[in-house]
Amino acid sequence: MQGQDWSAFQFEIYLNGMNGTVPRLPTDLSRLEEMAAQRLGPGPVGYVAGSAGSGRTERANREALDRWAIVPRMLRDVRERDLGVELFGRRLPAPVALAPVGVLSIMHPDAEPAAARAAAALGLPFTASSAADTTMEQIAEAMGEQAERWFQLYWPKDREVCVSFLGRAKAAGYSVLVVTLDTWLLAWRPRDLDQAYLPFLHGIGTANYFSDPAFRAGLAKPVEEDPTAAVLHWAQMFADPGKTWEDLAFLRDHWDGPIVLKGVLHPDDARRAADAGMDGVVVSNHGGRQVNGAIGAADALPGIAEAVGDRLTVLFDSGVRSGDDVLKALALGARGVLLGRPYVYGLGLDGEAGVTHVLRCLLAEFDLTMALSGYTRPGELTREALTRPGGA
Ligand SMILES: Cc1cc2nc3c(=O)[nH]c(=O)nc-3n(C[C@H](O)[C@H](O)[C@H](O)COP(=O)(O)O)c2cc1C
Ligand SMILES: O=C(O)C(=O)c1ccccc1
Repeated sequence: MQGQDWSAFQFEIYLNGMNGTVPRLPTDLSRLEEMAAQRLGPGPVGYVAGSAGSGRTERANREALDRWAIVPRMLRDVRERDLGVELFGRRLPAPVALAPVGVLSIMHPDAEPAAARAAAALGLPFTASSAADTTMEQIAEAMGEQAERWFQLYWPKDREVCVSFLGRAKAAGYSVLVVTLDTWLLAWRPRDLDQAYLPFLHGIGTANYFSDPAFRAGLAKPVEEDPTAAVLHWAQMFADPGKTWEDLAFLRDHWDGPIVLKGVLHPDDARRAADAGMDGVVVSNHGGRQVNGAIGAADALPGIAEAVGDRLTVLFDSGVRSGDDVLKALALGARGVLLGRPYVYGLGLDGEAGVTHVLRCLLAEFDLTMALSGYTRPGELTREALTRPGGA
C-alpha cells in the first residue's frame, strides 16, 4: 500500500466485533437520514434533508449517478493503491473534501469545530461556510495550523464586509476561496415552510457577520443591544442577486489564492469561469435545494469536464452517498468530490466521532470499490470505467 490504507477500517470493524462491538452508525451512508429522522428534531432534520419544491432535483441527483454502472476489470494487480490527489497545488490523501454547510449547530452543539477536527485528523479539507455558527477563526484554531481549510463565500452586497471576510479568511490560513453562485435567494423549500422553520431568524449561522467590524459598523445599535435589527440587516446584505460575471474581477483582485465557483451546471458558464481567471468549479445544484427541476448534477458533469477539464479543476457534489458514487464522479471527469448531507447526519448523530465514521466508511468503500474494479489510483479513472446500461 503506497498511500494511506483506507480499507483497513473494514477489518477494524470486524475485529471490534470479536469484542462484541458493532458500529454505532450505519455503514451504508444512505441510511443515515432515516436514523437522523428518528433521533433528531423535525425542524433541524427537515432543514438538512429538505430540498426545493417537490424534491425532483434531489431525486435527479441520485438517478443521474445510478444510471451509470461500473464495469470492473480483472487481473490487474491492485495491491499497491494510493487514493491521494493533488488539488490546487496541495497533496491530499484522498479526493474528498467536506462541503460547506451552514448552521451546523442545529444538528449538534459541537457544530463546525467537531466536523472540522474530524476532517483535519484524516487530512481532508474542511470548507467553512460563511453562514457558520462558529467564526472562521475559531474553526481554524480547532483544526490546527497545518490543516487544509477552504472558505466558502456567500458574496455579500456590502463591499466592505466582503473585503473584510477575505482578509480574515487569508489571515486564518484558508487556502481556497469557494464562491457560491446558486444561492442569492433561498429557494421555495416546502419542508421548512410547512414548519415555518428558518434558523437564521434566531441568529443561528451569523457568527462571521456579528463578529465582523465592517458588518458591525453598518448597524445603528450594537448586535448585543438589538439582535433582531442585526438579523434583519444580515438578511438584506447576505447576498446580492445583482452580481454578474464582470464582478468576478473584484474577487480576483482581492484574493490571491485559488478561487472556485460553486454551483456551475452549464459548460458555457464553466468556460466563463476559466475566462475570468478562476481556478475551479464545483458542478453542483446545491443538493437539489435551490432550483427544483434542475438537471441532476452528475448529468451536467461530463459536459463541463469536457469543456474546461484542461483549464480548471472540476469538483463535484450533490448526491454523493457511497464509495461507488465517488468512483463514478471521478470517472465522469471530476478531480474531487465534496461530501454534504452524510457528514451532517454523522455530526448530528454522534458529533465528531460521527463525522469520522462517515468519512472512514466513504473512503474505505471507495478504496475497495476502486481495487475490485481494477484501478489503483484516482488518476486512472476515466469514462472507460463506466457504462450506461439504458443506452444514451
Ligand atoms: C443543511 C445544508 C446547508 C448548506 N449550507 C451551505 C452553505 O452554507 N454554503 C454552500 O455553498 N452550500 C451549502 N449547502 C450545499 C452543500 O455545500 C452541497 O452543495 C450539498 O449539500 C450537496 O448535496 P448533498 O448533500 O445532497 O450531496 C448546504 C447544504 C445543506 C444540506
Ligand atoms: O440551506 C442552504 O442550502 C444554504 O445554503 C444556506 C444558506 C444560507 C445560510 C445557511 C445555509
